[in-house]
Amino acid sequence: MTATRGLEGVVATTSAISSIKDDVLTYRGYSIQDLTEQSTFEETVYLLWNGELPTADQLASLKKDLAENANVPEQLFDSMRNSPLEHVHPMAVLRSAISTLGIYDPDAEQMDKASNRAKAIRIQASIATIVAGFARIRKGLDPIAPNPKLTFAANFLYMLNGRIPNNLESGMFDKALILHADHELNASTFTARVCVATLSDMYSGITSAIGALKGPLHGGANEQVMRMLEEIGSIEWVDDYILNALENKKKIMGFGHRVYKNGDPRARILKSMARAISEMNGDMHLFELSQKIEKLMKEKKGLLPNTDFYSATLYDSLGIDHDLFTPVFAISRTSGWAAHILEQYNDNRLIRPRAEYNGPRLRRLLPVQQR
Ligand SMILES: CC(=O)SCCNC(=O)CCNC(=O)[C@H](O)C(C)(C)COP(=O)(O)OP(=O)(O)OC[C@H]1O[C@@H](n2cnc3c(N)ncnc32)[C@H](O)[C@@H]1OP(=O)(O)O
Ligand SMILES: O=C([O-])CC(=O)C(=O)O
Repeated sequence: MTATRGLEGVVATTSAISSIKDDVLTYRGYSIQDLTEQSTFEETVYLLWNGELPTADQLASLKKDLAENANVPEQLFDSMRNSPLEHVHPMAVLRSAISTLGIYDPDAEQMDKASNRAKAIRIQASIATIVAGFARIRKGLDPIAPNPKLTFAANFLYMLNGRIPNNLESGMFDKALILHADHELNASTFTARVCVATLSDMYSGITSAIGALKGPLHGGANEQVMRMLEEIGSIEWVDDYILNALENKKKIMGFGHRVYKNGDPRARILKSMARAISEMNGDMHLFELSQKIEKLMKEKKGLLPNTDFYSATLYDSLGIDHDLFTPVFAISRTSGWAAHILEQYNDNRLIRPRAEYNGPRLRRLLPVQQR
């Protein structure tokens, strides 16, 4: 038995949900380029869960289900109010909130197809309300009730800011949600599948996935990118900062990828949206800073931006607090996690690999008095 570090290149399952081939990302066979140009997040959610794009009636029915499930138990907000607001990270709150949501679901332990589908809808609908609600609670404000007339993307921005976003803002956010929805067997999706392959419930699967997404080598990188942009501050400091970090063997957040070696196709779309919204806001500072870092990273390391790099500028331009960037990622990725969990249940086998033991060989045990 030989271990492969970080399971690089190991094919751990079959899946019909998303594919990365020749640097093209598809969901159920549709390219993300087409999905962002011609569909909405709700259509993408339907696609991920059902394998086909919805008809108008199917889409209306999903939207209705999402709207009807968007209110969360008030106890969730109460427990947020009682949390140590001065230091708690929103991803830690989200991790606990999804777990708590399961406590209030009388069908949490039901494992039939209809119950699991209902749970997917419930979690997908609630997660936006939870993130937006916490963002307001920590500022001493009351959560805003979801508006069933708005799209999923517009409703989140509305619950967050108390203002209905314009079409450009909600359209860009909708595309960002599509781009982050699924990504083959990334670390958090793998975590979710390992969890539910024990036949644990969907709340457990998504809670564990949130824990995996939180780390800075995965979804947590988008917040770290913003932190780096703030630390650099001015375009003239880019060279010093990046060269110094590379010399000290530090990872530059938002660059590199386990699978893409010629660039992440999502990053290209996010870059063009980051440029467009910066132009619209009349503030190119973060975008230009980011472009300079991109150029330098390519020159010095041959590394290209991943999805977390330009999403930072986009989210900042949409007025989203920096520590909410990863929770926003989780809102979108819930659709992919749920699709993978449903797929795993559908043809389940326990996921239990082996470890190549490299500790001491069999040793003679001495009683405590003789050690
Ligand atoms: C949504 C997502 O999860 S996208 C990824 C988000 N994460 C980040 O942006 C964090 C920064 N990037 C990284 O840490 C990595 O590129 C990862 C985690 C994404 C991929 O990691 P791996 O496939 O394991 O590559 P690994 O970390 O082994 O890197 C390979 C080499 O490239 C270097 N490298 C990779 N990424 C970076 C980076 N961002 N900055 C500097 N050097 C890097 C490594 O130092 C290593 O160099 P070495 O061979 O000289 O030691
Ligand atoms: O696939 C990965 O390893 C990480 C990633 O880009 C994602 O989860 O979107």
